[in-house]
Amino acid sequence: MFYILGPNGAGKSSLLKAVMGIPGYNVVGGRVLLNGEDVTGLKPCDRAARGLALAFQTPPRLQGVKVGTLLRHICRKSGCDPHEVAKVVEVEHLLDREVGKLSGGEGKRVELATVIAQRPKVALVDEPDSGVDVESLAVVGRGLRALAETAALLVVTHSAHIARHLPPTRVCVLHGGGLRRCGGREVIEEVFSYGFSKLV
Ligand SMILES: Nc1ncnc2c1ncn2[C@@H]1O[C@H](COP(=O)(O)OP(=O)(O)OP(=O)(O)O)[C@@H](O)[C@H]1O
Repeated sequence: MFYILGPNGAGKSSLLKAVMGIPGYNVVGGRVLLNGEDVTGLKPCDRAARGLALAFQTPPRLQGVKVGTLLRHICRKSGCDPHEVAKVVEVEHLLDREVGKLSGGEGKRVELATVIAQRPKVALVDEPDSGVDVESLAVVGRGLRALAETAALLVVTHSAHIARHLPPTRVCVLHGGGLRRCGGREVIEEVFSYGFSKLV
């Protein structure tokens, strides 16, 4: 469970998109290694086939696609049960709803469900706590804990509210173009006490 904390605009989402290989977010230095394999030149679908998945900060607002259809489609490939996945993040009541018409918080839970459904080896999770109410945050935390049983998690966040439900094992601050001030969860307390700029 690796957290990257950083202020708005630090490049947290860009980092995850570059790791996932999203077009427009090219790696200009370094490499992306997945279980020792260099995947830097691979398309997102090829990275996904190797077990990498990304939960976007702002989930794609798919128009005309129902949540249940989306989960069934992903589960056909991965061999999961869409209803079981929906249960984990409590979105069973949304299965007949259109993805593009969900509220922000509902969309975050469904986005997490799509990542759980992929059964990834490594899950990149972008701001799981943003726009999520306190009760939904507990649900998101349970979903992430379930995911963490079988996958390595890299979570980026500027607030770290999710740490109440999902304690990190390692935390680094992304600031000024690099990873700084790495440690355990005490780094989160330091960020809350001193802010990002004074810390690095
Ligand atoms: N596709 C893009 N093209 C050009 N600039 C971009 C693009 N995506 C992001 N940026 C810029 O890169 C910087 C980092 O953005 P990014 O979304 O990675 O930050 P972040 O750390 O996730 O911030 P936040 O906490 O506000 O979500 C910002 O200044 C942003 O405007």
